[in-house]
Amino acid sequence: MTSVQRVTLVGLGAIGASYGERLLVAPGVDLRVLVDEARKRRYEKSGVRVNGRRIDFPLYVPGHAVEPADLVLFCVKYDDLAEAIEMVSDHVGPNTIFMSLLNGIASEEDIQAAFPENAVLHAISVAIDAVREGRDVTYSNLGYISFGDATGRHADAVRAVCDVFDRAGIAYETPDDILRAVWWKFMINVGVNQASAVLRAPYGVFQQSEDAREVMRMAMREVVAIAQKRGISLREEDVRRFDDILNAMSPSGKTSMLQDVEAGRPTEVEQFAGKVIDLGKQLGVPTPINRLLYHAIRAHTPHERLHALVPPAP
Ligand SMILES: NC(=O)C1=CN([C@@H]2O[C@H](COP(=O)(O)OP(=O)(O)OC[C@H]3O[C@@H](n4cnc5c(N)ncnc54)[C@H](OP(=O)(O)O)[C@@H]3O)[C@@H](O)[C@H]2O)C=CC1
Ligand SMILES: CC(C)(CO)C(=O)C(=O)O
Repeated sequence: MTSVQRVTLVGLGAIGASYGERLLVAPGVDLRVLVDEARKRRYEKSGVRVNGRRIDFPLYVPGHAVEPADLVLFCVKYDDLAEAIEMVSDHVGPNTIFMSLLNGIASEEDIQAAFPENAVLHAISVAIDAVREGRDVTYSNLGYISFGDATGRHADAVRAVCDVFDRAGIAYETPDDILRAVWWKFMINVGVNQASAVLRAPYGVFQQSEDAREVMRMAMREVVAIAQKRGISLREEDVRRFDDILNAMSPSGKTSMLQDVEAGRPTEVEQFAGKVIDLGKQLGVPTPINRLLYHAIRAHTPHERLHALVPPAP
């Protein structure tokens, strides 16, 4: 079996630092966190903390000769993925396995297009409640990673990743139908991330308020309708299945999209409502709820508001 020793992680944010902390101390793992020069300087100056403890992640910049990674883990936001893919090429060999923990349904395709010969596993992270403020990441629940091979060609890569996650103490599952799992997570993000951003609501609000949960579910149901047209077997029970996960989240925890809105960062709305609207048009599924959320979320995002207000230069 292929064994994962060298792991290159790109994106030391809420997700990356949380899982990175585990990988850093895993027996037999050589973790390399890939950053550009400017980030390296910033991170060395500020330090990176996980649950209040400073962690000295080994920072690598592109352009240095390194042994190829056995596993590349992408943990950036979707808007930064293209740059991250470009940066990582020095760390890639013919046997490098890729995994993306990004939300949405597009990242694996982008990675596979850039590295057509490599194994790209599909993955989602479920029930993690990581929050990042500056370079401080906190979580109370690391949740689990659900991953698998959608091509039927990389069973060995799946086994190798199970083994490294066992060594790192990262909980995981390998469902039979990973694409269904990815769409289930997409449905969740379209619901809770977007509703939380518009309502400015941490998980506690959704735990208490049936109205907040209904906003979330209305958006999710449009994903169910689209998934069914695409032959992905999502159903109303899948919408309800999220309740148990939601109830176990820290009440003060926040979705990644609410964190972005509060920090004034761009959001992943194009990957959530934007995708739902496009797919709805292609498949003849009405998506009024996501259309509303799309515009409401974009109205929060400073750089997009600015573009609308500042007239183009003559
Ligand atoms: N937070 C959560 O609970 C969950 C998030 N997700 C998904 O995981 C993905 C990551 O989210 P999250 O961790 O919250 O995001 P964050 O914004 O916290 O982290 C992303 C990190 O990527 C870094 N980055 C961006 N571009 C580069 C680059 N070119 N090279 C190196 N580092 C780079 C950023 O650095 P810098 O800060 O220096 O700009 C940032 O710290 C998203 O798709 C999100 O939807 C999935 C499940 C749960
Ligand atoms: C499911 C949820 C809401 C937390 O893991 C998430 O994926 C996010 O915050 O982006």
